[in-house]
Amino acid sequence: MNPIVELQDVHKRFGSNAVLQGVSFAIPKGQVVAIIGQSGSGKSTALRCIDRLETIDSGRITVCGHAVHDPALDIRALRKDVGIVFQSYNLFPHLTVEQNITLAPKAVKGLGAAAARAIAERTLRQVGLLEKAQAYPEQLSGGQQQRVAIARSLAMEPQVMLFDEVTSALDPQLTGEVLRVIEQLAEGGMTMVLVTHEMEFAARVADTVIYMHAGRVWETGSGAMLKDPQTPELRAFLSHGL
Ligand SMILES: Nc1ncnc2c1ncn2[C@@H]1O[C@H](COP(=O)(O)OP(=O)(O)OP(=O)(O)O)[C@@H](O)[C@H]1O
Repeated sequence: MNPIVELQDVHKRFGSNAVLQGVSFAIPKGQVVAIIGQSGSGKSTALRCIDRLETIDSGRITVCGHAVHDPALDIRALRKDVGIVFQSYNLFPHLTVEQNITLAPKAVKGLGAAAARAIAERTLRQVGLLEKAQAYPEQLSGGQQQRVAIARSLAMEPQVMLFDEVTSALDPQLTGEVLRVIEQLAEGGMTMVLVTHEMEFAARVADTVIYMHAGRVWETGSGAMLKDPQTPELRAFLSHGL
C-alpha cells in the first residue's frame, strides 16, 4: 500500500544547527505514528516539515500526494489535507467555540453558515463538547480548549492529523481527556503523527513508535519497543526521561 505520508532522507538545519540529519519514515493510511525523544532531538521540526511550516534543505516529503519538498507546492491544498494541533490552543478569545470552529470551513472551503454549523456540531460531538458550542474559550478548562482546537482542525476534514505535544501544557488530570479524544480518532481510522512525551500512551495507541535522537531516527518499532529497547540511547532516554 502506498504510504500517505513519506519522508525520505530529510535534512534541515537552522544556521549551524543540523536539526534533521537524514530522517526517513513512511506512514500507511489509517496508521498512528508516535515520535518520541529527548528535547531538541528534532521531533517538532520533523512534524512541522510535514505541514511545510518549515522548508527542508534536502530530501523528499510526500503527503497525500503533495510533493511538500517542491518549491512550487500548493500550500493551501496541502493544508486542506493536513490538520495540525499545537501545545498552545490558539483559539480566538472573542469568538464562541462554534465560531472558532466554523471560521476556516467558511473562509477556506466556502461553506455556508448552516453547513459549517453542522460540521461544528459533528466535530464537537466527536470531542465530547457539544454543550459548549456557545461558550467562549475563557469559560473552558485547558483540556476543553485543547479539545476545541482538535475539533477545529477536524472541521476541515483532513486526511492526516499532526499533534505536537498537545498535552504538555495541561495538568495531569486534564491530559487524560485529550488523550482519550486522540485515541478515539485512532480507533476511527484517522492517520496521525503524534509528537509526545506520554510514553504509556504512545506504547498503547501508536502502530509505530519512532525514537529520534540528535536529528536521526534511532529506533523504530511497535509499542513493545519501549519495553525492550535495543539501543543504549533509548534505554537511557526511557530511564531518565526528558
Ligand atoms: N525556528 C527555529 N530557529 C532556530 N532553531 C530552531 C528553530 N526551531 C527549532 N530549532 C532548534 O532545532 C532543534 C530541534 O528542535 P525541535 O523543536 O525540533 O526539538 P524537539 O525534539 O521537538 O524538542 P522538544 O521536545 O523540546 O519540543 C533545537 O536545537 C531547537 O533549538
